[in-house]
Amino acid sequence: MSESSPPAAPPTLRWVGDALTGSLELLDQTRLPGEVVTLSCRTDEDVFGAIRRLSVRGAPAIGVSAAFGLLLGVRQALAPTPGPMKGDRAAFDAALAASAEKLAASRPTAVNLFWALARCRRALSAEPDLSPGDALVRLLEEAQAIEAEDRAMCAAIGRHGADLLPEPAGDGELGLLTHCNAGGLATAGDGTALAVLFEAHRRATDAGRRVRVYADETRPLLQGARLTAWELTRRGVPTTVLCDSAAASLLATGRVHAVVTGADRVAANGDAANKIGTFPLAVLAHRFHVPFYIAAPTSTFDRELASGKEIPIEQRDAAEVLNYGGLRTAADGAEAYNPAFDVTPADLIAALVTERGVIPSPTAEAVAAHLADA
Ligand SMILES: CSC[C@H]1O[C@H](OP(=O)(O)O)[C@H](O)[C@@H]1O
Repeated sequence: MSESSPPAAPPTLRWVGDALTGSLELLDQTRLPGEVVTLSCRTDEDVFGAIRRLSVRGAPAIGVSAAFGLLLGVRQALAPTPGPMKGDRAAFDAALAASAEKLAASRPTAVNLFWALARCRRALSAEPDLSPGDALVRLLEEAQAIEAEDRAMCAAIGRHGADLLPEPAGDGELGLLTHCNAGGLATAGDGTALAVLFEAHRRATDAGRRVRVYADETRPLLQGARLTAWELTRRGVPTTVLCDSAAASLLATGRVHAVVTGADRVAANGDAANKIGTFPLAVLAHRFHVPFYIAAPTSTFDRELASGKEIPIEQRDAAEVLNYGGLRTAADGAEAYNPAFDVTPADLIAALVTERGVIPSPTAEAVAAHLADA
């Protein structure tokens, strides 16, 4: 390790051990960037709480964690103390349903949570004759498959997205703007939007060109300033943090050649929910004729919702807006409006980028064609 490189950090999430005795280890993102603290989850309550308070966050990471949380919930019900699973398969299936219902209530917007829970339940329903012990092992296999697939999706999204990015004239610096954190901390791999940015930086560096990422701080929880800037600087990507309200001024300078964000749920017509502040960024990108790209795996697409109007938007605690760092910043008596996400209409999105490729100028027909055999 060279002198300048930072100390290695634990992965965003990691299952340690076997199905009967293992635990889900989560990097606690509420403590970053100042502290690297790992949470050891041994119950579905532990995972529910980690998702709810954003110790683990980001649509894909929430989905993967919930899949492991399901295993912990069933094990807790049928083997509360270390030892063989008790009860029959009917008891296993009842515990599985109860744990899934509990975990599904942690956060409402990121569709990966519900997608992962449903996928695990389908996998077990397909093998009704497994004993509780073997069914628990099967559950671990499915959670680990979801984790491995997400890692591969991130890499593919990075390649497809980087292919879209423009090259500035001459030896100009490629400026890329992002919002919130759609990086390795939000996934099981290198991220979605950040996978594109990391790949763009790698290609530019290999070609002797320069890239700079502009990261919105992303109020109120500062995922951009705390998490995106942490990921990028650790990988040597030139990074500039800005107030969300400075994005228009930055775009007016012409230094930004593309905007790339993640998503938490993409509706069937291509409308996309993402961190609050994404929609105005898309409007600004349109105003300044800068392409606005959204990177998301197909596991973030919700074909059951016709448009973004139907996407449930999480309303979070007013204290996140009224306070910061444990101190009250807003005047006493003031109330707060704190939706965690907004919806960007498809007509403001230059392209959706998935692990399967690119959906330019997304429409319901184009999205359906892209997902046809997914
Ligand atoms: C790759 S999904 C990342 C996505 O999730 C974030 O929301 P939160 O931090 O509340 O989980 C944000 O919308 C990111 O774009």
